Amino acid sequence: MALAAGRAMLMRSGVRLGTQAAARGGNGARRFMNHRVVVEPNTVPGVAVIKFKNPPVNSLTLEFLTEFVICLEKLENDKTFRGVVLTSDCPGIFSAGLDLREMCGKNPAHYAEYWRAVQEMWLKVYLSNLVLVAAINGTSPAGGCLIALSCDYRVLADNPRYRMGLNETLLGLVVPFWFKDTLVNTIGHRASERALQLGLLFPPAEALQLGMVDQVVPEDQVQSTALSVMTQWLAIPDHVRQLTKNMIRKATADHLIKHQEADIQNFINFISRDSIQKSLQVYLENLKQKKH
Ligand SMILES: CCCCCCCCCCCC/C=C/CC(=O)SCCNC(=O)CCNC(=O)[C@H](O)C(C)(C)COP(=O)(O)OP(=O)(O)OC[C@H]1O[C@@H](n2cnc3c(N)ncnc32)[C@H](O)[C@@H]1OP(=O)(O)O
Repeated sequence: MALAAGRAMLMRSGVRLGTQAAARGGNGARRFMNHRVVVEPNTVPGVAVIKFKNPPVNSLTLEFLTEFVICLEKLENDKTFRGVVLTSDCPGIFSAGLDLREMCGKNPAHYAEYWRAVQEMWLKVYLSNLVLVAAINGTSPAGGCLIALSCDYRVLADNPRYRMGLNETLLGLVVPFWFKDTLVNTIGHRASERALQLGLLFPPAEALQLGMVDQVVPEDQVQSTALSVMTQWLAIPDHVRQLTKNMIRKATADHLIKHQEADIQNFINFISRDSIQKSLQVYLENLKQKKH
């Protein structure tokens, strides 16, 4: 998505870009702040840390997706940056996935706009020229898991309360083919068959065993481990690494690009069904009631 289109989407969504601020931290480093995504240059040269900050659960609202894509584009266009660590500012939650309220009780035009934003976010992350390392410091179901799976490397906090996986079937949803492709590319066909049909959410030890994450480390070492892994990836010259990444990922991304409009139409038709709307409402209601 072009930056201009993203800005237009932000405006349509009622987000004022004027609220974005560039400040200088104690070490003189720039620190970009949006509402929902905070970008901090880190101590490792050429590396930024993106923190998701969309409380309470970092759900992927239209505004969040737009800010996230704009942040990534800015970092890609700024040649001082070669790598980004993605992590969360919300304690215990990396991301709760797609925002269910964006898919419930809205009109087809909204569903189309929302789904395009989800697609564009995935394409941006999956094909990024930057090295992306996910520092997964919390639970990451569905869309949250997709973001992590689309990075080049995943470090997960060793906390048995944190779960990770594509649980769409538990919500009465069919997993989109490109979510499925991303998982199959990571953990293989057989493991994906079981994980996707049963909507399994895995604790850290199982996620590691399946290859869904590359490392599980104590919670207070997630970000530092991600940064030290980054150093290893940045030892490879950018152009050869980027060409290699593209060679491996292009076919998967092209599959969506080729069918992007049909995928949007399928999403609208599917999500607009009364039965699907009902299951989403029940799911949201259950989330609310679990507190009482
Ligand atoms: C046959 C033809 C085929 C055609 C195919 C077409 C393709 C169609 C595809 C459709 C697929 C769409 C894909 C969807 C992928 C997704 O990402 S769906 C989202 C999945 N996410 C979840 O299931 C997570 C749900 N949330 C939780 O489990 C918990 O909230 C949590 C573990 C993340 C955190 O728990 P806790 O800390 O206890 O907080 P809560 O009290 O539960 O939540 C606080 C607050 O946030 C609200 N909330 C939580 N998650 C979401 C969310 N994803 N979206 C929106 N809102 C969310 C929750 O309701 C609470 O709100 P209130 O404070 O009560 O108002």
